[in-house]
Amino acid sequence: MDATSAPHRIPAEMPQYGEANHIFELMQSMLEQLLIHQPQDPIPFMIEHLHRDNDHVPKIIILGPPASGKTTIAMWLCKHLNTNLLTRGTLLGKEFSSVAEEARKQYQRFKKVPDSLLIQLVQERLMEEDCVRRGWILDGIPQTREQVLMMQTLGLAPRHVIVLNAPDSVLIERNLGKRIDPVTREIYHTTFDWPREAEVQNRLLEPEGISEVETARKLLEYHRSIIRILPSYPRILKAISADQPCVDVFYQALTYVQTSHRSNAPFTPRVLLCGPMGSGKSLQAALLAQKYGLVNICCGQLLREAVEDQSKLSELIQSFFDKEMTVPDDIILKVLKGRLDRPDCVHKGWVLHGFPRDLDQAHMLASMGYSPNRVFFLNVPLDSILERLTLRRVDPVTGERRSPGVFPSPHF
Ligand SMILES: Nc1nc2c(ncn2[C@H]2C[C@H](O)[C@@H](COP(=O)(O)OP(=O)(O)OP(=O)(O)O)O2)c(=O)[nH]1
Ligand SMILES: Nc1ncnc2c1ncn2[C@@H]1O[C@H](COP(=O)(O)OP(=O)(O)O)[C@@H](O)[C@H]1O
Repeated sequence: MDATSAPHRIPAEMPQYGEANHIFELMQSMLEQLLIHQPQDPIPFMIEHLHRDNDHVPKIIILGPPASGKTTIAMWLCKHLNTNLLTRGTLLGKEFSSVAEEARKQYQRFKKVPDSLLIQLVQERLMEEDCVRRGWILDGIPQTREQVLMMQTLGLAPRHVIVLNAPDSVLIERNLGKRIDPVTREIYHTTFDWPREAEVQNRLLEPEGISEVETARKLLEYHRSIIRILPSYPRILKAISADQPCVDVFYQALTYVQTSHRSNAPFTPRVLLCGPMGSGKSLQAALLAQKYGLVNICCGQLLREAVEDQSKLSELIQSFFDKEMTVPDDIILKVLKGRLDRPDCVHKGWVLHGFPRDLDQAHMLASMGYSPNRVFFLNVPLDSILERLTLRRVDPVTGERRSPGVFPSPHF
């Protein structure tokens, strides 16, 4: 077969390099920004985007009905993640901004800020250095589908959206106890979250718009709009019940925003199964290989095949077998490298078991550039292992291992 028709051998380290350095995600994010902003000259835009490297900063939206705890949770998340909190109040109160000044005028005259003006304020704020560098949390924005569409058009995309929910009756009751510290702008509650310091207690103010009627009106407005907003965030949305202690809501929200979403990047599984003899490595490896189309590599089997194949190393390996000595690590690695570099392992991925058996071997495997992206340790009590190994039987023809009562091997 001439070289042009031979299968293209992608070096094993290439997909691993891409995975380790998130190349796919980097390119995907840059392409998204290019298509959204369509810069006159893409080259400096891409260079600036890559230098900015803010693909991993928090970009969070917290939505929910009044008194669900949006501001409380947003403030706690901001402190914990050291990021920026954006609320309607902070956006409208922005100084040295003609957009904010216009928005304040509109609010004073009509008690409402036009969607376009509010989203323009958001865009202006998100482009500031601190939001670019440390990310942001939007509290209660967007409030309408029109605002969502405007944000999407401007490329203002969150990475995580949290929607708090609780029964209206709970929220109406809860809002009555809301209090604000005029100095720190911290939110408190007369029953659920009362400050310890007397000085703070004495200066707390009852905010406007927390009466039963007012809260009921806002709830009606919220229920009307939220059902048109949520479909815009299908894969990055997490609903959390706000009818539980603040701290529980906070930790569920924190756990969610600290998880990264499943990447669209091509993924080649490189699975390592570790565990004592009889823990089921071979059986699980066969099941994984069958389910995910992986190459099943049992180190012991590989060495036996190397002997049968009359390879260069076969006599050397056979000599260790004959003396019932362990084969030296460097010989095992040579055999392993030859197998892991084959196109089927590079393209389909592999599940390896029986090696490494100790830290030195693990370091040697990594130093050769074979880093697994999933490692499982099969932990089985000693008595179960003894029972399995004593009952284990091996098929002399197929080499399959079976124990009475264990489901048929995946080959049937
Ligand atoms: N009850 C039970 N038996 C299992 C399970 N997995 C494997 N076995 C049985 C099948 C085998 O006869 C015996 C040992 O399984 P394996 O040969 O897959 O274990 P492993 O490859 O870890 O042993 P090795 O280190 O190669 O000697 O235990 C399991 O999940 N439950
Ligand atoms: N999970 C919760 N349990 C009890 N009280 C809460 C909870 N979350 C918030 N609160 C209290 O409810 C009131 C409204 O909270 P806030 O964060 O202002 O809600 P939102 O910003 O959604 O209107 C505050 O007094 C706050 O202390």
